[in-house]
Amino acid sequence: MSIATRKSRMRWPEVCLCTTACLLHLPNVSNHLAQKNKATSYHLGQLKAKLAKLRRELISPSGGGGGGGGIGFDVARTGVASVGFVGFPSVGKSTLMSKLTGTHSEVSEIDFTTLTTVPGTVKVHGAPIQILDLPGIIEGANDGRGRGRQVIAVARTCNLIFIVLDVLKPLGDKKTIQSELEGFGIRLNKRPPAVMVRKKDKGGIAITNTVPLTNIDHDEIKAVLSEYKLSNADVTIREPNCTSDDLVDVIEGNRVYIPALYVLNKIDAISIEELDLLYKIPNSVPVSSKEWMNIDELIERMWEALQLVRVYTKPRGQSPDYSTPVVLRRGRCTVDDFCNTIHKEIAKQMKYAIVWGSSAKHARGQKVGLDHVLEDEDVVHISKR
Ligand SMILES: Nc1nc2c(ncn2[C@@H]2O[C@H](COP(=O)(O)OP(=O)(O)OP(=O)(O)O)[C@@H](O)[C@H]2O)c(=O)[nH]1
Ligand SMILES: [K+]
Ligand SMILES: [Mg+2]
Repeated sequence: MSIATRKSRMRWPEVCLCTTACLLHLPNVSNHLAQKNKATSYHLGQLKAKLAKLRRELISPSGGGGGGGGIGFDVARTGVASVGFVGFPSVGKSTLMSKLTGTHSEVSEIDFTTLTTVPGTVKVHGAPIQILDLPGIIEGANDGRGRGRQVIAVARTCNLIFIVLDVLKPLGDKKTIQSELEGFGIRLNKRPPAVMVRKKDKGGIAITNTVPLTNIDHDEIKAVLSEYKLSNADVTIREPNCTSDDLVDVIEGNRVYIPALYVLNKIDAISIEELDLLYKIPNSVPVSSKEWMNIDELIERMWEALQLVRVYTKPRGQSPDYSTPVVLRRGRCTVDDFCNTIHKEIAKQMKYAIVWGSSAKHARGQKVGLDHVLEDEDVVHISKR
C-alpha cells in the first residue's frame, strides 16, 4: 500500500467527538474545548495531564532503554555535535547523508532501504559533525509502528534534527513527523517554558504570573496539578502565552528541546514558482540532494543552528593553532569549559588566561579567569601556576 493510501485511510475526524479517540488526537481536543465555556478548562487540563502520564512509559519505559536504542541503532558518538535525519521513507535522507559525508549509505527508490543508524562525519568550519542517517518513519511511529520508536529515540539524543521532506509529497507530512517527535517528548525549535512548579507541604496552590495568562486559566492549572496529586505548590509563570501543555512539560520534566531544520528535498523536480512558496516555510531549506543544489546554504544553516563556539589555543611565544579548534557549545563556553575539554587537570593548574577575539575587551588581549565566557573564534592562552 502506498503512503498516500495508508494516510488517507488513517485520517481522523476533523471535529472532536469527545471519545477516547480524542485522547490520542489532542489537537482536536484543544481546538474543540477551547471554544467551550470555562467549566471545560478543568476537563481539558485533566485530559492533557492524563495523556502525558500515559505517554511517560513510552519515553522512559520502566524496563529502561528510553524506548529506543536497540541493535544497530546505538552507534558510537564521534565529533563535537550530532545531526539526526528524520523523515518518511524515500525522501532522500541517505542520498543527502552519503554525499555530505562521503560515507556509503544504501540509496534506492524502494521504501525502507535504510534499516539501522548509519553514521558519517562532515567537517564544518573545522569542527567534525556527526551525521546520523536513520530509517524512514511512518505515521504512528511513536506508538511502535515500524522501527519508528528506535528512530525517534536516536533523534532524541541529537543536537540538531533535520526533518527531511520530499517536496513532491504533501506538506502535511511535516505536521505528522512533528507530532510523532512531540509524542516522544521532543520539543522542536522551542526553549524550555519559563514556568516553575515548587512543591510544598501545606498552603494549597498559589499561582503567580508575571505575564498575562492568555492560553491557560487558574482552573486548568489546578486541574493539571490535581492530576499529578499536587495539592500544595507554588506555580510561577513567566512564559508569555503559556499553555497547559507547557505546564505538563515542566511537571513531567523529561522533555528535550532540540533545534530542527526542515530540509525540503528534491527541488530539482519542481517549478521556480513552487520554489518561491517553499521559501516561506519557517526554519526550512530547499535543496536537491541528487543534483547537489543549495547544499552550501544547508551547511551554513546547520552551523548556525548548532551554535558551536570554536576556540583556538595559543601556546606561550607561539602563534595560535588554527588547525584544530576546541569546540564548545553556546551556554557552556567559559574558560573553565575550555580547560575541561582539553584535560580535567588544566583548570586546577591555571593561574590566569589571556583571551583575544570578540569576547575580549581589548585587541591586545584580556587577562581573564575561569568564569569568562568565550565567543566563536576566540584565541586563548592558559598561564599555569
Ligand atoms: N529527484 C530527486 N530524487 C532524489 C533526490 N534525493 C533522493 N532522490 C531519490 O529518492 C529515492 C530515495 O532516496 P533515498 O536516499 O534512498 O531515500 P531515504 O529517505 O534514505 O529512504 P529510506 O532509507 O527508505 O527511508 C532514490 O531513488 C533517490 O535517487 C533529489 O534531490 N531529487
Ligand atoms: K529508499
Ligand atoms: Mg535511507
